[in-house]
Amino acid sequence: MRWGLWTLAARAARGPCSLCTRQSSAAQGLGSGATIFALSSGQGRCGIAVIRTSGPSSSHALRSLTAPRDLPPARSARLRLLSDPRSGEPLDRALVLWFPGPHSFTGEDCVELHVHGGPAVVSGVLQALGSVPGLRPAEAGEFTRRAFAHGKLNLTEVEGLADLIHAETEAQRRQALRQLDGELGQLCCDWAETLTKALAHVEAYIDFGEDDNLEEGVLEQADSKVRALEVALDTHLRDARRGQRLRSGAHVVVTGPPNAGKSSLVNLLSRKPVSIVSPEPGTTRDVLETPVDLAGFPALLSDTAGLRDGVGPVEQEGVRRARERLEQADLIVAVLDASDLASPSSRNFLDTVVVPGGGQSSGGSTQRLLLVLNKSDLLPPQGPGPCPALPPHLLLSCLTGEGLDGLLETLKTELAAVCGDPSTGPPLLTRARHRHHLQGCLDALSHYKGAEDLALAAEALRVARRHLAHLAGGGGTEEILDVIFRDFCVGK
Ligand SMILES: Nc1nc2c(ncn2[C@@H]2O[C@H](COP(=O)(O)OP(=O)(O)OP(=O)(O)O)[C@@H](O)[C@H]2O)c(=O)[nH]1
Ligand SMILES: [K+]
Ligand SMILES: [Mg+2]
Repeated sequence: MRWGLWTLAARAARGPCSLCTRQSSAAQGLGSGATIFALSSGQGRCGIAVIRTSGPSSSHALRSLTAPRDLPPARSARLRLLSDPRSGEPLDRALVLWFPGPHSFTGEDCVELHVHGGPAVVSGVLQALGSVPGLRPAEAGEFTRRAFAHGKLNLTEVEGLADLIHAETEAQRRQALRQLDGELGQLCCDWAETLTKALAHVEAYIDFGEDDNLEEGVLEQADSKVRALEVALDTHLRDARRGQRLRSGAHVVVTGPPNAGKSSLVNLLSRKPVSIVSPEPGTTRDVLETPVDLAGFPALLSDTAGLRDGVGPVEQEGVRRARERLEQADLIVAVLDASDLASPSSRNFLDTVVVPGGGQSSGGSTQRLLLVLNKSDLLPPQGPGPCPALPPHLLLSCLTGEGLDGLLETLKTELAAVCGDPSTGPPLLTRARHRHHLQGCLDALSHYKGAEDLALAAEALRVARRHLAHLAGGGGTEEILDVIFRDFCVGK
């Protein structure tokens, strides 16, 4: 009889995929038995406020506040009078929901109280809950941490949830939702399974050597699996950090000669008076940065000093800062006065920034550049007139708003190239942590290839698999978890 691949894989796996096997509560030290409660909807006066509990005393808490009523049917809303268990004083008429564990968000017994959103109602109900023995207020992110501990979410899903809560633009929301849906985690799982199989082949060879019982070419099969995985990991790492940019915002830097209308454009795009606008050249000196939603993408928009030489020390420092910021840009918006293209400052800017631009940043990566000819309202009807070698550009008037729609459309295309389109393609790596572990996995695979004996090769595969496990949160250290859960608010 020959050993089939299934048998081999089963031998090496010794149980289910470590990534799919999620954290147990014991592993996370949550055995305190405390039941937590918090306001889970936003603070302040509102129509409805949602208060949640999680933990073994949830049912007791619900009974205490709705006495003498029984628990409502699981996962079904009921209208109940809530009263303070100490004084019996009515607090509110509320919708209550009972989620017995493990079929709840955290995996524990949970209760949701949908109360009227007045501050006095909310604080009255929170105080009443606090008076129930075994209940204490939740810490930031504690509900999600319990969900993670009970295997309801893996770490990449937790990160997706944090990003979803913080998402400010459409593109960020899409990316976060995909991660919350577990796409990145699933990908890691598939990769880990590939490694498990490759490891099975290597270990079988170690155990049985040239034995007749062993299927032919087991080592070659392991090699080819590892090669395919290397290609996949490499492709993911070469994503130009699009997922990270989408999470934290692309750096868009507005530059141009003095008085081209850079500050006017920044104010127009951010819809607020970020920068001072004046007819005096050299108005902007410092770099002024503002986060904006640009056509659905998050961006950090920087206004900078007009580029020119031969000025006083203060403005010269502004120009130095502007050039420094330009180096860090993902996208450069180069602004020129359309009615002043022949001036020395315009020509100089075209020759030094625009024409060699779209070029290299100091990091060696390619920068994108968008040329905008502003003040189109000052042009004669026939356009800017002859201007040799003008690269592709857009016409705009910050004064009248003409050309703004076209500019936003182009910005959307450019930012989609910088940040990636979160709706299509493979899930993007959204954090430095993800890159670190994928790179670690890739490095381990290169040790596998260079290993002089099979025991070392097998160990390299185990290291590689461990990196994928860390990415999905298996065996993650407390410090990493603390950093991730710190992003959450109380009640989530
Ligand atoms: N006619 C016209 N004037 C404009 C337009 N955009 C800006 N301006 C005017 O141009 C002058 C300079 O505008 P700013 O936005 O301060 O220009 P800037 O490039 O930031 O200038 P510095 O910071 O000094 O480099 C101001 O008087 C604006 O009102 C436009 O589209 N049409
Ligand atoms: K100005
Ligand atoms: Mg300015």
